[in-house]
This record gives sequence, C-alpha cells and structure tokens, in this order.
Amino acid sequence: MKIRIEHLGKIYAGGKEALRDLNLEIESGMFGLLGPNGAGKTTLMRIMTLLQNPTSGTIFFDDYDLSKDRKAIRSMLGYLPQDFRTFQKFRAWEFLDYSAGLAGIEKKKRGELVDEMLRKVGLYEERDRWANRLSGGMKRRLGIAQAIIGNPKIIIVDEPTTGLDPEERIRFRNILSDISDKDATIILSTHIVGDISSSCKNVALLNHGQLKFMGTPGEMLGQARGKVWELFVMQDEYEAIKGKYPVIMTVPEDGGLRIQIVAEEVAEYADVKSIEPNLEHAYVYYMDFVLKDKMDMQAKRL
Ligand SMILES: Nc1ncnc2c1ncn2[C@@H]1O[C@H](COP(=O)(O)OP(=O)(O)OP(=O)(O)O)[C@@H](O)[C@H]1O
Repeated sequence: MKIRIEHLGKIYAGGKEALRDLNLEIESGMFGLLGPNGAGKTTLMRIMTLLQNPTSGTIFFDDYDLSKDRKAIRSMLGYLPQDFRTFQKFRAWEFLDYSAGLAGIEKKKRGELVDEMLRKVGLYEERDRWANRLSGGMKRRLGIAQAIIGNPKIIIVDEPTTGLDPEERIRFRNILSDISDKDATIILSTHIVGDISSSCKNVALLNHGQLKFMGTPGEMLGQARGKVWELFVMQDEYEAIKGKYPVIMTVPEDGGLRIQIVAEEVAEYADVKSIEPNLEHAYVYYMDFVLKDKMDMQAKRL
C-alpha cells in the first residue's frame, strides 16, 4: 500500500491554518510522523481516516482517491485515535468482538480471533474485566487490538504513548514493531522522539502544518552529527549554559553536572567532547537550529 498526500491543506472555521500544501509519499512498513503539539498531526490523521475533510488537496491510497472512494478506503483502515475510549459498557473481549463485527468479520470466526488479539496485546488474563476500568496502558493496548483486528492495510496510530509510564510505553512500542513485520502501512504520529524506533523506515517532521523534514531516521541523525556535546560543568556555569543552548541530559557528578547539549560550536568550555547524536538530539537540533535559522533568514528578507 502506497499513500500519496498531494497538496493537502486544512483551514478550520475561524481561520486557523492547520495544514499547508502538504506533499508526502508513504510506503508500506512503519512511518513516523513527528512534530510538536499543534503541528497538525491529528488534523492529518483525522483527514486520512475520513473523519474530517481537507480544505484543499487529496490523498491517494494506491489508486483510491480520498475525495471519491471513501467506502473502499474506510474498509482498509484501522485507527487508534489520540482520545481512544470504549463508549459502552463492554468487557474487554466484548469490545473486541464488537470491533471485529464492525470490521466485517463473521460471527463464528470472531471468538478465536478475539482471543488471538487479546494474547497479542497481553490482555488475555484481563478479558473479562470492564474495558473502561482497565488502566491507561491496558486501554491503549485494547485500542491497538481493535485497530488491527481484521488485518487492515493501513493502520493509523495517533500519539499512543502520551501519558503512559515507561514500562507501558516500551510494551506498546514492542507491539507496534511486532505488527510492523506485516505487509501493512503503519503511520505512527507522536511528539515523543523515543517512539520513533529503528522500526520506522521513514520519518516526517511537521511544524506549523508544513513538512520540514522527510527521510530515514539515519538521515535525521546525520543532520545533528558534530552538533552534540558532552561536558562537565559547575552549577553556576550550568545556569549560564541553560540560557544559551538546549540541554538534553543532566547527571549530577562529583559536585557538578555532566550534561549534553546541542550547539553548532562550544569553544569556550575546556572539558568538552563531541558525542554521537541520538534521535532526540537530532530532533532538538532540527527544531532549535535548522528551522529557527530558516525563520531568521526569512525574517531578515522581509
Ligand atoms: N476543530 C478545530 N478548530 C480550530 N482549530 C483547530 C481545531 N482542531 C485543531 N485546531 C488547531 O489546528 C492546529 C493543529 O492542531 P492538531 O491537533 O492537528 O495538532 P497536533 O500536531 O496533533 O497537536 P497535538 O499533539 O496537540 O494533538 C492547532 O493550532 C490547533 O489548535
């Protein structure tokens, strides 16, 4: 399944431009959509899942056009919305049985499938509990189970790990990478860089409704190479550095602090070494330097 987003724009009533002339190609496998709060990720997800109409442009799912082939597209979609909740009094298994019905799976096949799904997301032991009484992490896992039931070709997951504790976050990521082995296209929207694991083939960075970067996680890392530094500082030096550079990590050590910062250069400190960037460093570098410089250049031109 190949998804082509063409000149997509969304202006809300009231004039807020949430997406501006967005062009993007998404191949099968896991695709990471990264961007800060308000970047337009949810708007894009809701347009893709037919819950909202774009103001301009369209999306092609292979040859199916969002503006014309809505029924066919709907049957190929699985969606875990950001605000997922079970809306009726269902036990965990009943909710999945109901979701399987919506996905068009015939009744006699559902029992086995529901058990399989419950096992896949680690909820088999919880199958008889009320779905709305499950913990936040368990609810999210039930949410991914309902999104993948019936093997949809396109799976859209919007900010699934927000508010989860680290253990549940890792668990959720593992479920996603397990399902990404299949032939489906999985679009994972997040503002948490750690969600974009090595299982994402490509990553897009959205800011103010516009595409700012598109490439592999490795290419994103490459942008930050030579811009990440580790140094040891005393508390008073730290206060000064904090105002100047984005600080990624702080570890107390021998009466001072070992810190990691993102900066073009840090010549003024003695105990400084350049370190290999991770994806979080690369994201900060992109948001704080590349985009800011571009914006400064644009402002100068005006
Ligand atoms: N129904 C709406 N009416 C007006 N403006 C909206 C509406 N929904 C979203 N917006 C605005 O559009 C912009 C993009 O919002 P969107 O929810 O798509 O971003 P996001 O990247 O998903 O952020 P978040 O992580 O906070 O959900 C924001 O400025 C938001 O306030």
